[in-house]
Amino acid sequence: MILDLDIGNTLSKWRLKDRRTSSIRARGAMWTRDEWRSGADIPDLDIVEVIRISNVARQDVLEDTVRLLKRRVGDIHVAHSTAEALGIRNGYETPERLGVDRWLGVLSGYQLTGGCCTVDCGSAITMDAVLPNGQHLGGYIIPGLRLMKESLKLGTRKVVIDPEEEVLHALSPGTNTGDAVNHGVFMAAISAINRLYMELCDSQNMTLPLLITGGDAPLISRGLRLPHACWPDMVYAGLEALFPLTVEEKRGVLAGMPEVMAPADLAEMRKALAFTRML
Ligand SMILES: Nc1ncnc2c1ncn2[C@@H]1O[C@H](COP(=O)(O)OP(=O)(O)O)[C@@H](O)[C@H]1O
Ligand SMILES: CC(C)(COP(=O)(O)O)[C@@H](O)C(=O)NCCC(=O)O
Ligand SMILES: [K+]
Repeated sequence: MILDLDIGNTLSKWRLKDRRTSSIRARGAMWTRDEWRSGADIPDLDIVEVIRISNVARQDVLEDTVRLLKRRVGDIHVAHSTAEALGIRNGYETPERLGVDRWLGVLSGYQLTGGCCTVDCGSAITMDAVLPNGQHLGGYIIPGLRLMKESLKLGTRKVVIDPEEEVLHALSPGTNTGDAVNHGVFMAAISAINRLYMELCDSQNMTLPLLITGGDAPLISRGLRLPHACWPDMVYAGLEALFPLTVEEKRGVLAGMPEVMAPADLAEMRKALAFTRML
């Protein structure tokens, strides 16, 4: 079995993949905001032959994790952001500073589309772009939905809401504190994604397919009118592209690849962009 780990700043996700059949056998997530309970909730390592890791949490978390896992599994691959990989050139001034989850999403997104815009809705909402010629442009980082709510809790006396509370993130004006925050935060995320995506396509004179991933992607996707595809396993797919182990992965078939939607028409988008620029 292959154990894939996606260690984020809020949740650490894991996935068990059958090395022979490429099928996903189990998956799980555990809370890592406070501390990483190394080994907690991880499946039985006796059936694991190889591990692939994406880590954006603290370096010592990674070192603890690898030390713990190495006792039981010899073959461990840790992904790092590099200047170049799989024909893609990292657009960061210091390539290794790019979050490895962002880098992996760019690698798998490019393999699927040949050039795209990737959005990862996690602790932070990140957006990256990679052109058909393989050049990663860099991207944007804004606080994720939960962090935006928690920042209000931190900075105000009375805007204290439970970020766990699952509410309909509508666009109507909120008539209580909870709705006012949830609708506002939701709108901020959607507006930022729309505007940044349109500016990117306008500046590059092409409409790039839009791929969304991350724990809050289902919520964000419901508010996005732009043609886009959700790919929950996009970061894992970057691990598969970087460290192909199964027959399918070696053929470039990545787990859970979505149907790529035809992107919006550039002329239409430019009209909408002209209007938003007037706001
Ligand atoms: N099982 C879960 N428990 C708690 N929050 C979840 C869960 N699944 C998705 N979420 C939502 O997804 C967010 C975390 O998304 P994720 O992409 O895993 O973040 P990161 O990779 O930054 O740790 C949480 O803030 C929450 O809003
Ligand atoms: C921006 C991030 C925190 C997002 O991580 P996540 O929301 O998945 O926890 C992560 O990509 C990161 O640590 N990046 C390093 C800084 C950068 O990408 O510029
Ligand atoms: K993430």
